[in-house]
Amino acid sequence: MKRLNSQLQDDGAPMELILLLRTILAGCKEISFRVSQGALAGVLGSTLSENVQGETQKKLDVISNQILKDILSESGYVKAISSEEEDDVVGCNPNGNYLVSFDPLDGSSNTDINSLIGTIFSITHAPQWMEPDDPSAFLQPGTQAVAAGYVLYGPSTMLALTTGKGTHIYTLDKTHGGFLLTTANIKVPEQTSEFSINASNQRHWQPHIQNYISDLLAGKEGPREKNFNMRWVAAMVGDIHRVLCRGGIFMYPQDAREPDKPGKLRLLYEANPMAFLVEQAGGLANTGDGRIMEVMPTDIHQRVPVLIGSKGEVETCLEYS
Ligand SMILES: O=P(O)(O)OC[C@H]1O[C@](O)(COP(=O)(O)O)[C@@H](O)[C@@H]1O
Ligand SMILES: [Mg+2]
Ligand SMILES: [Mg+2]
Repeated sequence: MKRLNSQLQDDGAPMELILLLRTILAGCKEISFRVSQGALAGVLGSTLSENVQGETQKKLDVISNQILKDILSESGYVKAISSEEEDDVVGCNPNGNYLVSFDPLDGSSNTDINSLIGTIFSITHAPQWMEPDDPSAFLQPGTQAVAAGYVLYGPSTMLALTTGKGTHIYTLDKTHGGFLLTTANIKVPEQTSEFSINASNQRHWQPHIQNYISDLLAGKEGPREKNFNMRWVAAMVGDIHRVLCRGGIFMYPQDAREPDKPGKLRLLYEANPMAFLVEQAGGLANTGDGRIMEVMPTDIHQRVPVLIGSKGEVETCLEYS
């Protein structure tokens, strides 16, 4: 089976980017090991602190963040990082050529039930003019990314990665420690009969989302004239992995609970990297009001509504607005 390095070279990735990706993945392998040790490694449960977004931090959130922060700061390739678990941008090497945004552990609420979790990341070039602790360089649309991916800590540890030449899926071979290519150029089926939304928020949705979901639920007897199935992993990384593997539409729409927060998911280190991966696999990624990757960020922890998945289904959903 083909190795990661070899696929990245075939896709024309520059050597420094390959080395940076390998650095991130070395951190993810360490996280994967800690996750697999679970209670034996004392990594389950919550800390006593909250992150900048007011969410209780799990021990694994903090450990994963520290692992990635340390390895990236010491690598020399990175000028600065932004992370879900860091209030502000963290300056690294003033001469580093890249910026990395990451969600060190996505699906935190799944940690204590031994369910799917992952790490999501996105990489852009670091501008020459940038001071290492200046957040403004992170405020670029997702179209500026040079690579994005996630590592899913599931029954097997898998990597989905794009450098803009398709999306490839790799599986961690724990016997020798390398990521091996298991699906090249994955394609999201254009049509689907599977949707993914947290239905407990239904009463807060906007009317057009209510109408769209109720037509899906009406199945064969409704206007769509076919039955739909529903899945919710409670970790975007798990839901998007399923969408990449067999299609579907994953939604976290804007709702009326907190008008100043348009949606739950974060643009820089959740929505944008997933949008890049899914678009490179032939799917669509929209806020309901335009392409996710074209949103101009105003804050490193900015939230956006997301509709991501099979092209035909995202288009149908957009027709309701
Ligand atoms: O509480 P809900 O509505 O199920 O939210 C689930 C969503 O929240 C998230 O867990 C947020 O990510 P974090 O665990 O990184 O905070 C998404 O991965 C997931 O899609
Ligand atoms: Mg997350
Ligand atoms: Mg997280």
